[in-house]
Amino acid sequence: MTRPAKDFFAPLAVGAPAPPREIPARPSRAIHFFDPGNEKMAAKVPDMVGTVDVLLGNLEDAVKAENKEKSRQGLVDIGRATDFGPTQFWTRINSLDSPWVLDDLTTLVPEIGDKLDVIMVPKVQGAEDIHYVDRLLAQLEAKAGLDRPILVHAILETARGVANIEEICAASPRMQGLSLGPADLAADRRMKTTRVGGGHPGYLVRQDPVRDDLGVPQYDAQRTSYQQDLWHYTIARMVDACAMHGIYPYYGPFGDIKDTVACEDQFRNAFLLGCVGAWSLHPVQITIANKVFSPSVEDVAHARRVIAAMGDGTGAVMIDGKMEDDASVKQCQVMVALADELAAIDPELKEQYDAISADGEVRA
Ligand SMILES: CC(C)(COP(=O)(O)OP(=O)(O)OC[C@H]1O[C@@H](n2cnc3c(N)ncnc32)[C@H](O)[C@@H]1OP(=O)(O)O)[C@@H](O)C(=O)NCCC(=O)NCCSC(=O)C[C@H](O)C(=O)O
Ligand SMILES: [Mg+2]
Repeated sequence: MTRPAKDFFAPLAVGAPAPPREIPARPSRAIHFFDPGNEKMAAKVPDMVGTVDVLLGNLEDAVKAENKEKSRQGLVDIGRATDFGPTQFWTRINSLDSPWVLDDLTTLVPEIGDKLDVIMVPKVQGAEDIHYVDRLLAQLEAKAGLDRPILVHAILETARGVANIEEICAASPRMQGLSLGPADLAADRRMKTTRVGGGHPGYLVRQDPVRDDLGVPQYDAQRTSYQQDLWHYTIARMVDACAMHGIYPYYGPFGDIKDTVACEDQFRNAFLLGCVGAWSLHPVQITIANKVFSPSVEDVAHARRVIAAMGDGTGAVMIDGKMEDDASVKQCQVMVALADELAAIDPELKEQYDAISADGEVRA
């Protein structure tokens, strides 16, 4: 049963900050994961501020059980000591059925709740998980005297979570977005890949066999095959559910750190489908995400050109032999809006986009 409309934006605890009416479109091309209990990684965090859109202190998988408390305390120390400037500060808490999550929340909100922008919740199964976190956060925020609500991000990593995707997005006004958790999801679905995200050489379509002069198929002759994207279906579902609810979809992790080429391809597929960012597990992946999730100068120039040519946005025009109309103007507006958001936080991109005139000419 969903909350009635009149109650949806009411705080869930006396004294808690009012939930947001809209989720701000803050750039989040890379959500960079680090283990706050790992001294080497933690030491790098201050210098990463401003170079990445989101710094996420991870407390869940990839942190050994015996280090959970150390990582939690490390996150508190980093949160207190760091001025995050334009960079968002997120955490991924332990899963709701784990022995650590209650301490995660009851420690982090009072200690660094004023610094935390978003709490990522793993293995979300349905609206009931978000309702639990929502109420608990409201109680803790009220107790801590916070004046701004912490947002919630759900990872889709179970078949049940994917089946309940719309109710998860709609469960709370705090919902900021969704990420794909391909490794846990593959296990839960009993998929037969052991990779952390990315494609698989066995998941492909093959060209039809050529036929000889008599029309007999030559099954043994050379045929081209095309590897397919194992994650297309889930990402597409995420994009629709998020767009419907005014929140943001993200591709998750790409575990083959050395394969920067395939990582870029996977990220770009997600960008083209509508995702706003991806996780970065290693510093090298920040560069990839920043590149892929920023529209190219050519795309922005084309978009500005179409918008200028379309005047009031109605009717149809021909540009470079292609028809542009009301619908393609809207696509171009999406591109330009993203470019403007990124230019506001990224001086290098600003310079590149500023070199494009309002009618799409790129100045040398
Ligand atoms: C993947 C890693 C274990 C690789 O670490 P390492 O072997 O140390 O890499 P390098 O030698 O190349 O490191 C070079 C230096 O960079 C530092 N480093 C490495 N990674 C990071 C980082 N994420 N943030 C900051 N700094 C980083 C190293 O310390 C080296 O420093 P130095 O020696 O001083 O030069 C490692 O990158 C890593 O653990 N990454 C994070 C992994 C993680 O968070 N995994 C969880 C998310 S994915 C997931 O959970 C699956 C998902 O839920 C699903 O279900 O799909
Ligand atoms: Mg996972």
